[in-house]
Amino acid sequence: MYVANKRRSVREAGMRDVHRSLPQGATQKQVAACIDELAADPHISGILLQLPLPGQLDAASLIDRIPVGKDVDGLTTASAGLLARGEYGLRPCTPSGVIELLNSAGVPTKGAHAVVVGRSQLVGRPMAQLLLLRDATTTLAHRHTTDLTAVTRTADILVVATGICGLIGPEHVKPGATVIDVGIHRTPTGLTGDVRAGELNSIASLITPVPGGVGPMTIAMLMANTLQAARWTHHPAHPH
Ligand SMILES: Nc1nc(=O)c2c([nH]1)NC[C@@H]1CN(c3ccc(C(=O)N[C@@H](CCC(=O)O)C(=O)O)cc3)C=[N+]21
Repeated sequence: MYVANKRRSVREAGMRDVHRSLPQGATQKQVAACIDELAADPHISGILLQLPLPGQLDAASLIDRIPVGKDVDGLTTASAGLLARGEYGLRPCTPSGVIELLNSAGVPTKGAHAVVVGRSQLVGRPMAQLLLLRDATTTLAHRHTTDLTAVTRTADILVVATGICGLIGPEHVKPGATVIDVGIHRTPTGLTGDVRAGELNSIASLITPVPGGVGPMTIAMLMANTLQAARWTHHPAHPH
């Protein structure tokens, strides 16, 4: 479903969509060969390897076959290094979408206390790096955090990316805080996030809905990254 959403957005944006679907039992070599072919193709501006992968495959080494200039998911070691250094590069889509949401809602990050819950390569870690670049005092909490509630209660900006349905409730939120829900869960009553948003109405000042919040922004930022990568492909002498 996510892949279908991304492909539709690519076509709506007037870009060409190349989808390579490999069998569930594909080997590391087969996936590597597929990525290498797209990497060498001058007509391909951006490559993303949809996650998660089946257990026989090592995602990190496959992702690192994507050339940094085509890394529209911002997940290669090279892109992560540029982000960690605060240097120019393609950023992971979900975290950059969260920054875009904060900007468009006029939520100041400079000097604010931002707490990110969850330390995944895809969201939590790059999210903390981006908030740091936006001059937030940034705390990265995770499954071993002692007294998570005490930590999250100090957040002006609370970004939740744990994959645990409904983990965050009113007891975790400081009055007036901005809450960003990165979780997405399919339940019998519909889609819901890591945050019990319905219980936060009188506490949080702003909160992103699920669906209709971070998910669509992720795809929007994928389009932005792909456009940026295409500019580099066509003007390799001017990477910045
Ligand atoms: N290499 C890689 N990069 C990713 O960015 C990546 C990935 N792998 N694997 C899976 C996750 C998940 N993800 C979403 C994208 C769009 C929606 C989205 O469009 N959500 C809508 C619709 C949801 C619905 O209708 O079910 C919404 O929240 O309103 C959600 C989740 C990207 N991911």
